[in-house]
Amino acid sequence: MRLKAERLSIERGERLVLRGVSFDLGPGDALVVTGPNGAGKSTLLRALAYLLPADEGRVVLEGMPEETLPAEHVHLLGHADAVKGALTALENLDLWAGLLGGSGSEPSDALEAVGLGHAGDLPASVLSAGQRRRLSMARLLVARRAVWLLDEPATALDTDGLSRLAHLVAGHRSEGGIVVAATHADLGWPGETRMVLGQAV
Ligand SMILES: Nc1ncnc2c1ncn2[C@@H]1O[C@H](COP(=O)(O)OP(=O)(O)OP(=O)(O)O)[C@@H](O)[C@H]1O
Repeated sequence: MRLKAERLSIERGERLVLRGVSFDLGPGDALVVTGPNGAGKSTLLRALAYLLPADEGRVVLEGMPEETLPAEHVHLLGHADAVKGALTALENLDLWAGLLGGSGSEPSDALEAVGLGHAGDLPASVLSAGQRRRLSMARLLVARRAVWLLDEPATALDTDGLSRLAHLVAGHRSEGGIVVAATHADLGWPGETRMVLGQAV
């Protein structure tokens, strides 16, 4: 499997946000994208998730079964955590597993992995910001997907949460997965490649 950006250029609001961005990632690779506010980090992740068309260049995901769509192999964890407050933590994971195709960990095991084993039956609306973030992380586990696109994954996480995130990322990479993270934090993942996007407006 390879995830490639080929001379990707994207305009937003009549401003060229990404200009000729290229990279080529293989199994186990992690790319950490930094840059000032407005530099285009989230824009890049949305393009890699096939949610935003490129004005020039293209995103290529190679090595997946021909009968599948590239977007089916991608997880995008964005700023909006997509947690349904009226559902319990476990019900949220059941919902995501159903929507995203399942074939991953049991929801209860995924909650344990993110340190929320005690909170499965709580309505998500009462979870703290960091707990909601952890619940979003558990989504990565209940539906297995080869490419993880993580937008500001460190937001609201405490030291334990950051260490669990690093553990999940390391496990995914060791199984041949690819991770692209946009962040202002120093994630310190071993062997990460860093890319700095341009100037903000
Ligand atoms: N839907 C949109 N319409 C017009 N402009 C947009 C739209 N979405 C984003 N932009 C602009 O694109 C630029 C890049 O935004 P983006 O969210 O990718 O930046 P970022 O690097 O992720 O920033 P931050 O560090 O603040 O999260 C910004 O100038 C933003 O205002």
